[in-house]
Amino acid sequence: MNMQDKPILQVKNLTKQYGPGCSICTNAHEEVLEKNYCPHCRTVYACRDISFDVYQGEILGIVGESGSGKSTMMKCLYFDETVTSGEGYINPYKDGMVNVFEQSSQQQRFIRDTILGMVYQNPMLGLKMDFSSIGNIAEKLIAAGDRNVNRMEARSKELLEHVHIPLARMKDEPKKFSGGMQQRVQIAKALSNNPPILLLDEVTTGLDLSVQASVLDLIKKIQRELGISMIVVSHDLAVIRMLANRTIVMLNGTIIEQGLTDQILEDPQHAYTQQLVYSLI
Ligand SMILES: Nc1ncnc2c1ncn2[C@@H]1O[C@H](COP(=O)(O)OP(=O)(O)OP(=O)(O)O)[C@@H](O)[C@H]1O
Repeated sequence: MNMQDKPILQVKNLTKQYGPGCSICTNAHEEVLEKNYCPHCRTVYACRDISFDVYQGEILGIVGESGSGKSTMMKCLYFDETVTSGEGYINPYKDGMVNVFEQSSQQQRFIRDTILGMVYQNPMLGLKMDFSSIGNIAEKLIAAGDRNVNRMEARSKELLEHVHIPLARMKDEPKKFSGGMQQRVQIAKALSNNPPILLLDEVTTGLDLSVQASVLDLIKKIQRELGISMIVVSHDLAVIRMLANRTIVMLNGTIIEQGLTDQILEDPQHAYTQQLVYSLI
């Protein structure tokens, strides 16, 4: 990573609220909100003024407790949700000169299909459980514009091997796989169009510790070999410590601390971050 370079992704003041807001909460968040919630109009401020950069080849970790807004932020980046306000610039798309959140849904689909990969905590969101594993990967290749069956098959096999799914099982549907294998197929699918940016949302949560370790190893290997930029979201600082070069700490929809992961682990500034770090010991 070279911080002198232009970031591959820039997010500026991303805000996502569920509800219209009222005259009381709109201008006085800190005084009014209970965590991220306005008791007067019931608006939820899931993400407020989130700004960060991601550089070529780095893993940015996002850590925070349940409800802090991590998943909402990832959904906004993958256009699963529409932002309330904010800007996003992706360097490989129109030289990072246009706000991707203001693009048409067709353009956003193009960005999803060609520039981004997403791995969800719940494999049912990322995979069609009744398609074969190879068919799941082909689906993403077709979305990215490939029509050549032989090439798609070769690429799908290569990807499945890369994530250590035995080719003898490539025709099996993910519903027949263990949780760890389902995540591996999701990762293969997300990588199929060679995305420069991969988004990973709680991808090891709920897996046995040994399976979790092998999926984390796979993610590190992919990052090392392919040099992809990644955003990794987890409620578990141990996961972030293992993967991320830099870390953002979120609480109640806002960023409370960010910096090099080592720095945050050695010298956490915010009381909530201190609590997270001490819980690792
Ligand atoms: N569709 C929705 N309508 C209303 N509120 C929502 C909606 N989706 C999320 N929220 C709220 O937004 C806030 C942030 O949720 P989000 O799922 O992003 O948090 P999180 O940090 O990812 O936690 P978790 O890991 O438990 O999902 C929460 O208060 C949640 O209740």
